[in-house]
Amino acid sequence: MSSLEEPIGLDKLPSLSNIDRLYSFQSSACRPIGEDMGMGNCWIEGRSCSSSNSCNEDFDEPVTWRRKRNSLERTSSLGRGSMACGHMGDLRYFSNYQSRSYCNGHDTGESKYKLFKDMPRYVKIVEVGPRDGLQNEKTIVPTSVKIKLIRKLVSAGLPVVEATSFVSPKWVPQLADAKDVMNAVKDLEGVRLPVLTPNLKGFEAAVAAGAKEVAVFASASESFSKSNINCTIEESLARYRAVTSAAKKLSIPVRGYVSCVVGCPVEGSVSPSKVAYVAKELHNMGCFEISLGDTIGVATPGNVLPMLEAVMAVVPVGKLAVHFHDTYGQSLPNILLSLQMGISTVDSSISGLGGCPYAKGATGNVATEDVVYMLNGLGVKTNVDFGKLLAAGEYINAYLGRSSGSKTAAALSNITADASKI
Ligand SMILES: CC(C)(COP(=O)([O-])OP(=O)([O-])OC[C@H]1O[C@@H](n2cnc3c(N)ncnc32)[C@H](O)[C@@H]1OP(=O)([O-])[O-])[C@@H](O)C(=O)NCCC(=O)NCCSC(=O)C[C@@](C)(O)CC(=O)[O-]
Repeated sequence: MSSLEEPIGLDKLPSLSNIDRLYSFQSSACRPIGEDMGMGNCWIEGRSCSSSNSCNEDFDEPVTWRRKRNSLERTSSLGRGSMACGHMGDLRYFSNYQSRSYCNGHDTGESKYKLFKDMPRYVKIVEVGPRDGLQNEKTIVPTSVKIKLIRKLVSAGLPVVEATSFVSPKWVPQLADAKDVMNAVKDLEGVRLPVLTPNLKGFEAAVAAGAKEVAVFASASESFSKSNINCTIEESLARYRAVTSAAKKLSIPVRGYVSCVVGCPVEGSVSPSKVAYVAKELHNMGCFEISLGDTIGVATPGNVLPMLEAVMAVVPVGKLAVHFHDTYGQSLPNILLSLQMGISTVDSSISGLGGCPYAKGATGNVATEDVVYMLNGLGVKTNVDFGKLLAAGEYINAYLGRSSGSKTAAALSNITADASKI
């Protein structure tokens, strides 16, 4: 029996579609009834899952948490499933599974305070799958599939979906249909749809196609800058000054990326001071947000920490985002550390789509499903509908004819597969 089977009572599964079943895994299953969930109320999800299904204690109140723990200990004598949110026999047990480590009888109040005191209560997820993911696909994905994927991601509640790139089609033929994609999605409401622009030519094309937000992308590594955008770091910064200045006149927000923030496929390790320099330049020229990209996925918390410290010394933490690729499986610990350091914007890619054309073996971005799962477990709000997110992943994986790069999606689909045998 897989460890995931135990807490959810598979023998009692109602016959729902895969997505319906998974939908009930969301932390919202434990939200207080008839009340919008402020994060102060659901900091640690397990705390919200009392037998009364109430959720009105705050993180800064260790005494009340102790009281709640006692009640959890009482209910735990009935077995793990009995710690659910009053929904015996359905998959809502799963949300307790996510928070079980907090409910094992130890008083974690003080350590939670120490470890999570700087953790944001809401994290903005920037979905980069349609751009960073699909730009690395060997086969060119049809425009209609890209458009449908973007629509699905938007309907899952992702606040920002990076839609495409206005780069040279000779360099990135996968996104040569940028204009058509943008035209089809530009009027979607309640979402920001930035696009990458490497120069003024790209910026003008993006604006003409209806883009209302753009992103420029510099590198902390000279070699990567040359291989990616065919110019030096300084030349790229000069181009981006031209883009930010044109964007300012049109009141178009510009996001700035720094790639290779820890390692470069050519140069090896990259010093934090170089990252800080490029981040500061992008910030100074008017980028409203700086996304720090571990382009080849070699970072660990050990080198993310000094890199972030160096950048945070020159750019306000509220303007920083992190962008991890998952080559060595380190993205989630890296993200957790970044959150603990006060960062509240995280880039991710649906089902971990992507890679890096200049780094053999580098994998895609951290999967959005895995990030949302972790944040749900921490009680950090994202406003993402987990069931719809999984459906978006299923859609693009079915098109690409492969299994999900998300461990969460894979685990949940295993549960469903096992359940179907019962
Ligand atoms: C920057 C260039 C354009 C320089 O490319 P170049 O060849 O040096 O530029 P050029 O000015 O000599 O122009 C060459 C041709 O491209 C055209 N061109 C020039 N600009 C554009 C444009 N914007 N849109 C469409 N066409 C363009 C231009 O008109 C000309 O066409 P031709 O006369 O030969 O027919 C090229 O190197 C390029 O497009 N690079 C983009 C590469 C790319 O998209 N890489 C992936 C980005 S991902 C990343 O950087 C990391 C990130 C952000 O994901 C974060 C992370 O993961 O860490």
